[in-house]
Amino acid sequence: MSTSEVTLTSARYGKDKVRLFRVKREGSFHYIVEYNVTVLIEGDIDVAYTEADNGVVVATDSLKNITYYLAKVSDHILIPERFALHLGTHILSKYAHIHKAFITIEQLRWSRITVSDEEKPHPHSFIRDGDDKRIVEVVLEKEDGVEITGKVSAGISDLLVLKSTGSAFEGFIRDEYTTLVEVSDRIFSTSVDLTYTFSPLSIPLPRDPALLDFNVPKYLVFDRQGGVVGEGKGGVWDALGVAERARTATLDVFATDESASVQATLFKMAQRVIAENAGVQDVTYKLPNKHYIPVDMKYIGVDNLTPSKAEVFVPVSAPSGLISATISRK
Ligand SMILES: O=c1[nH]c(=O)c2[nH]c(=O)[nH]c2[nH]1
Repeated sequence: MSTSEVTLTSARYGKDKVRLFRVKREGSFHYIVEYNVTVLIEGDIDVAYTEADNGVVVATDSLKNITYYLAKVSDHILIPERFALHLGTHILSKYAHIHKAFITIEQLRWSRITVSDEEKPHPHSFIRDGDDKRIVEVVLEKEDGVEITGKVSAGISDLLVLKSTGSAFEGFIRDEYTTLVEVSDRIFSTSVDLTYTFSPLSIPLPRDPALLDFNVPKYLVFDRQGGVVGEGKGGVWDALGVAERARTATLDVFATDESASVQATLFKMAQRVIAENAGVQDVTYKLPNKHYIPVDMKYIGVDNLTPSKAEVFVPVSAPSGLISATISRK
């Protein structure tokens, strides 16, 4: 096939899995973050593909270097939503022919250790106290050379939870395909995947990339951790507050809901995330239903199937149910 018979319909490239650890010292009190960053770009780059013209290519190695440079100099490094916005706006202001930036940050957990005979969390020692990650996705598009529109979503992945009662599944369709028995009490386990989307934002294009600023609204008042106090709470500039409330809401609802189904519990979680965060437009949960099947011991005369007598289960790794939904603010 000759090249005249094909056309390049989309092109995007960059660096994936940029591993980055940052310590920020305030005297002897340290803050740390560990991120896996993906930085991808789009723009007037077609000739790199179609003409083998590297004159338009910002090397993926350079994108990695920019990520580390901003990790060193940015005031926003401790908050992944803001760091992603800073990284993306920096790239779009630096390279005229690059029009879009896609920044994804996976943040690994590091929580402060509380030493047993001290009351306060330790100033510089941390523990990986969970496999769940905070996921941030920022898409930035340069409009007319003076403004950038930003879409920010964030959430959680791999938050593994289980409850040993408070979950039923009854009243579902019974037909020739049905073998599942109705249960008033079962084990409910899932690995929470949550994504919430903030209202779109508009950022003036930084005229000088060296200024290293991207217009955090001046009226906002931040607490020590970077959470917003007062006006702006629950919006994108309050990303840490939103993240904390979303995780707490997810765990609270999971633990306390008398679950009629994964679907019904999912909806309650999403409702609470939207109710508690004014700047969140929609919430998507993907919840695998990790089945735990009571072992049938009838053959040795032992009842392990009656829900109140079911004590030994087989955790089934596959298949699992997969329940998802997006709930939006009206
Ligand atoms: O909460 C549940 N929702 C379902 O749709 C379903 N289907 C199923 O087999 N078990 C369950 N559990």
